[in-house]
Amino acid sequence: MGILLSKVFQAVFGSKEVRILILGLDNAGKTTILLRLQNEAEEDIQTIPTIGFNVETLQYKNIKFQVWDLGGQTSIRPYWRCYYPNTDAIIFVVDSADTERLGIAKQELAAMLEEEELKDAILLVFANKQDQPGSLKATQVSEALGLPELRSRQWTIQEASAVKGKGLFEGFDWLVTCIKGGNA
Ligand SMILES: Nc1nc2c(ncn2[C@@H]2O[C@H](COP(=O)(O)OP(=O)(O)OP(=O)(O)O)[C@@H](O)[C@H]2O)c(=O)[nH]1
Ligand SMILES: [Mg+2]
Repeated sequence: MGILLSKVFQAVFGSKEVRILILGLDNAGKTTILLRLQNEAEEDIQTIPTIGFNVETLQYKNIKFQVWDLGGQTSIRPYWRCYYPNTDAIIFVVDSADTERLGIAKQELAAMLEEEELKDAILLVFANKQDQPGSLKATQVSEALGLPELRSRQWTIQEASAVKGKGLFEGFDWLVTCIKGGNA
């Protein structure tokens, strides 16, 4: 990158915090992902169901991410919308072994993506719990969520295992590429 371009880049992104929401059904692994991003070590991560939210600031590849992890229980989902304004990216987490609830996950995702406040947000889906026997692969989760039918949305899906620390930074690399490309 030339000096001028990098100055422009810094001016636009240097001090900007990228606002990310981690959403998905209860038990999908959202909080585990947030904690694993902070702590790459192999040690076990213990979570309890999130009532409300957790928020953390992470620095990755010179970009500051403000990451909001919201509770996914049915009774809490109506409050997700309170966090939508100014969101740059949504990370939607799916338990790839919870095949029975993929239909509900699809509905929740579709409803969210219809929201005007999220129309410019890019979408990273984590097909989480790949370590679980019987978990669906990314292409299967993608079909079940109807991702190929999405229009006017930059999206990708990434297989992950939050407990094993697999796939998470690959997902963030995609976010960084989109953000540096000026799409978020
Ligand atoms: N096997 C396996 N278990 C996981 C994985 N990620 C999370 N879990 C487990 O799934 C359970 C729920 O994880 P959480 O991170 O608390 O789920 P959540 O999406 O934050 O749930 P809510 O806060 O209720 O919305 C915990 O027992 C985690 O240890 C994974 O990749 N593989
Ligand atoms: Mg949680």
